[in-house]
Amino acid sequence: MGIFQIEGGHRLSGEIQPQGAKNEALQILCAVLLTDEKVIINNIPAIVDVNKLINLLRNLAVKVENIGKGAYSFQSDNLNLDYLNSEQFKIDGSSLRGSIMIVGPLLARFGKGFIPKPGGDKIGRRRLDTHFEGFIKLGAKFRYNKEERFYGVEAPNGLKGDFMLLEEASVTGTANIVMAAVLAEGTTTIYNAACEPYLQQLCNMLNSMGAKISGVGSNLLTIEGVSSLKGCEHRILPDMVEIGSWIGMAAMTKSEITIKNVRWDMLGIIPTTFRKLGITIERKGDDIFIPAHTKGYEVQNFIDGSIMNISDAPWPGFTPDLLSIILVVATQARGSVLIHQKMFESRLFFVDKLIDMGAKIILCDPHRATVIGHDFQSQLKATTMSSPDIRAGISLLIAALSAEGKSTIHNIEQIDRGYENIEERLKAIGARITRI
Ligand SMILES: CC(=O)N[C@H]1[C@@H](OP(=O)(O)OP(=O)(O)OC[C@H]2O[C@@H](n3ccc(=O)[nH]c3=O)[C@H](O)[C@@H]2O)O[C@H](CO)[C@@H](O)[C@@H]1O
Ligand SMILES: C=C(OP(=O)(O)O)C(=O)O
Repeated sequence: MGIFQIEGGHRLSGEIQPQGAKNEALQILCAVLLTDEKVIINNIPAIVDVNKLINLLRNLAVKVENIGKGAYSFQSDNLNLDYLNSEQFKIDGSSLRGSIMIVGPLLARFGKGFIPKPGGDKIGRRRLDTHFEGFIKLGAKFRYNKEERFYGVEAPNGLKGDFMLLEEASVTGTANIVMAAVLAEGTTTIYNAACEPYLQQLCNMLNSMGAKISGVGSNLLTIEGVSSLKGCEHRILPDMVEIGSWIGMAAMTKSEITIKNVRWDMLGIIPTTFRKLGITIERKGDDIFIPAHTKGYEVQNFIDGSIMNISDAPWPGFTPDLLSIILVVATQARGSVLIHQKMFESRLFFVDKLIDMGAKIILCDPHRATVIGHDFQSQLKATTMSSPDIRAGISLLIAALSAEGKSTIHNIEQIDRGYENIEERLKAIGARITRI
């Protein structure tokens, strides 16, 4: 397992270009299965989870060509569906969360889709009910092999559009159902659909392939099925979670950083939420400029003077993927804040490591932590730790960069799942970090 050694306490400075969005890339890559024509995708991040999914597509006999930095062409004209019954598929499919989204396209185009229990972050229960209830509504037969934890759906006579009210606005669930419905007969209406920028991008891409989806960006999607889709070219958005990670890193290391070409129009309440911690975020064209917070940053109160509470919610609420970063940044704020992770029950346990480093945090229960900021009156202490998931991993890295002395982070494969070439990009702005 890889290790980062970090010498903290140094200011960073310079420009950062965000990578393409991990969670959008995972959806878009699955959508290439919906047509036998060539699909070109630009701005694909070179991260472990995305590379695993591209490898899975190759094993399915998708023709994959690297045509430039972050640019690939895909053609799914002669797939090897026998791979879905192989031992190799059980290994590939269970190694990341995003693999679940091959099921919808395969079901729509070939009348069957299988998947082993997908992997991804161990951050609490990650049910798949929404996905399969949606497919069943479209007429698929569902089976689950408990011993092998293997899911299957089949619809030899094709899918039929229907109305469905999703039990929860699942991100990958909505993407999966949309990808099945675009080739179903008739009209599908999905209410309580997730509407993250990832999904807006997916729907726009599908429409450019000939799909008929309306309501994009809302929680009510109407999809008129078509008989086939054609090829297209698509560009993945900058990764909003990575952008938030850079904002947090700049504030906590008191660094002046410019984050380039962020697509402000797609960031939702992310900038506002960091501002609630007192962080100055300036808009310069399409860049974000973070000045050096030499005097620290002060948490705002609510209008009635009560303590600030930051929680996650389905889009346009605050993404749960940035809550760990908000939490670590709060440890050096002036003031206190309650962090409420509503969606996942095991995502806050990494605070133990921050407490070891000297942060003042009360873990109230698995979902809530109260952070009493140090206002830089006391630095975090360098330590040795292990990265439990992608976002906790980057949060520990931010803590280590701000702490005096040398820290060691184990299990950095977790960070590599979501952050491209992180140590080289950090070194370029002055961080002292080594991969061992
Ligand atoms: C590959 C990928 O895209 N992963 C993202 C995707 O995971 P994923 O699509 O797996 O997450 P879901 O949206 O299905 O669910 C996330 C969690 O929130 C709960 N939930 C969800 C919706 C809701 O209305 N109420 C509710 O309680 C679910 O039970 C689950 O525990 O979305 C999550 C939520 O933004 C992100 O953390 C993941 O990074
Ligand atoms: C939870 C995440 O990813 P995944 O769903 O792929 O585990 C994440 O990107 O923060």
